[in-house]
Amino acid sequence: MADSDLSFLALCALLPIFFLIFLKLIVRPRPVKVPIKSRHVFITGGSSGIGLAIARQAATEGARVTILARSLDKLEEAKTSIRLSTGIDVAIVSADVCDFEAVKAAVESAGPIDVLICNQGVFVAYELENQDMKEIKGMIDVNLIGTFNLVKAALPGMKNRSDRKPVSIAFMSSQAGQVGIYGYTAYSASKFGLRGLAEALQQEVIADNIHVSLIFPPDTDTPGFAEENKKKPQLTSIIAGSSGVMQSDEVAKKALNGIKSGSFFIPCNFEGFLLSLATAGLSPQRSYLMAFVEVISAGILRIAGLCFQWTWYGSIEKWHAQEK
Ligand SMILES: NC(=O)C1=CN([C@@H]2O[C@H](COP(=O)(O)OP(=O)(O)OC[C@H]3O[C@@H](n4cnc5c(N)ncnc54)[C@H](OP(=O)(O)O)[C@@H]3O)[C@@H](O)[C@H]2O)C=CC1
Ligand SMILES: CCCCCCCCCCCCCCCC(=O)[C@@H](N)CO
Repeated sequence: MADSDLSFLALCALLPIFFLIFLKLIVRPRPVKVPIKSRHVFITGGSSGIGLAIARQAATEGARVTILARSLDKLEEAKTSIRLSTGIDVAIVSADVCDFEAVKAAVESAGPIDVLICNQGVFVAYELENQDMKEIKGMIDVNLIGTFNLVKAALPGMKNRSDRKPVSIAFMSSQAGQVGIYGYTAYSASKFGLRGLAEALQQEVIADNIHVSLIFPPDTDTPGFAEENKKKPQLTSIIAGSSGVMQSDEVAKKALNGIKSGSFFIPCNFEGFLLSLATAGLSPQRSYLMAFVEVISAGILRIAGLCFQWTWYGSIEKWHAQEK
């Protein structure tokens, strides 16, 4: 083989290595670990579904756990169920996230928070035309404004903590917060809103060693999901079906592992991983390996995304043809 061929091959092998080194030097924020053992994890919507599963998992991993929701009965029930399955007691606090004063009092009574998980959420899938403004505002209020209330209430205490160890604020989004889905105009808007909040907030709190995460589950088998399924447009189920259904325990494990490793994006299944790569945009990325995968896969994932839209619009056309 000619010398020029050899040096060409060597260059091909070295280029990715140089690129990896370059990414390792520039990715920001820097990688971080957020331990949860013996720390205070505060989970909203912790009395049901995904929040309850996260509370149980965090308690099992040795965290001090507080759960917040409105219904005291459901909170008591959740506390008993966690005690029965783990032998551990969690603290409960009742408040409506839409009421700032109530949230502030709840956060103060719970004591300094190391990991805030804003998981409360409501979802009713309907076409915008068939959804009244009360229901639309309800979703924006609980999912988005409620989350602002939580962060506003908890941030001063988190910033003024006595130790300077890494702490975390995590937001429960949804795959419907990464791509708009038929039937989710209000819900997707509320969850896309969380992404803007998270990206901007991370820049504001990085100097305080506070690390922000966004969790993106697919459909998950929970009491809320069972309720949603009673009256969901068929097309919503068909399109969301592209990503399958997970169990809340699996989502809880992914969520906590993501929080502990300081990931900004936390996908929960393989489709979610692809979706996170495809929607990386200008999101912060701490892992140079993930940054590498994002760059390398960008073009092909755009093609995959266009194929998904092709099948979704195909289903929509077919559905309308049948309606006629
Ligand atoms: N299940 C799914 O398919 C998916 C869910 N998600 C998201 O995960 C989160 C949890 O969902 P899931 O476990 O299914 O929900 P559930 O309906 O099973 O539980 C919702 C929890 O939020 C609490 N909550 C609701 N409204 C308020 C409020 N105004 N103030 C305080 N707490 C409130 C509820 O308690 P109470 O009613 O007593 O207040 C309950 O603890 C949501 O943010 C949802 O959008 C994301 C992707 C998929
Ligand atoms: C380029 C690669 C693309 C990869 C596949 C994309 C699949 C997208 C499916 C979106 C599913 C949305 C589920 C919402 C769940 C939810 O939040 C409701 N159950 C309400 O709670």
